[in-house]
Amino acid sequence: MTQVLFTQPLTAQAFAPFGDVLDATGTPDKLINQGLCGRFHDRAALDFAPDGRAGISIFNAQPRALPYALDMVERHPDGSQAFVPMHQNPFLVIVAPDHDGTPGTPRAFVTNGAQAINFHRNVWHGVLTPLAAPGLFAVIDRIGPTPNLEEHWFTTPWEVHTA
Ligand SMILES: NC(=O)N[C@@H](O)C(=O)O
Ligand code: NI
Repeated sequence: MTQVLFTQPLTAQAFAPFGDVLDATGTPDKLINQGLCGRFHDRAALDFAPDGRAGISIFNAQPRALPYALDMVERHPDGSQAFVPMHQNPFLVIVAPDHDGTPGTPRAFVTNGAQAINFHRNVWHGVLTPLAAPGLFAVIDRIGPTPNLEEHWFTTPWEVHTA
């Protein structure tokens, strides 16, 4: 028995309750480098808690395919987590609202190939899920003394389909 979810295109508005969408659309906040570079300045709410620090890691993840079996979401109580693709392939982003410590109905987004994301602290999300190779991402998240990981395994997995 599974439950079905359908993907939707990632937009900053739809993702706002869960985190930030980073992209170079619209007018840059600043033109720098003699006008040759647009800076889309300070576009994510980074948060590494009092006992942590920012870290940049490189993830090399196996690509998945749709329909995708979503059996778990996780969250990081002590910090935010950003996924910055090192390629231009769309990737799958899954989030879910929290209901008293348990995730509600997940939402599945597909990026447009030119977007990065930043999950806010303690937001339920699927693990990094590329949809094509190479699954290379820079990940900016908290480095600290605590595990900073809570997982929730669904008793009935979700099946994520292209809309
Ligand atoms: N565990 C880890 O470093 N990554 C996960 O948090 C993830 O969201 O992919
Ligand atoms: Ni995570």
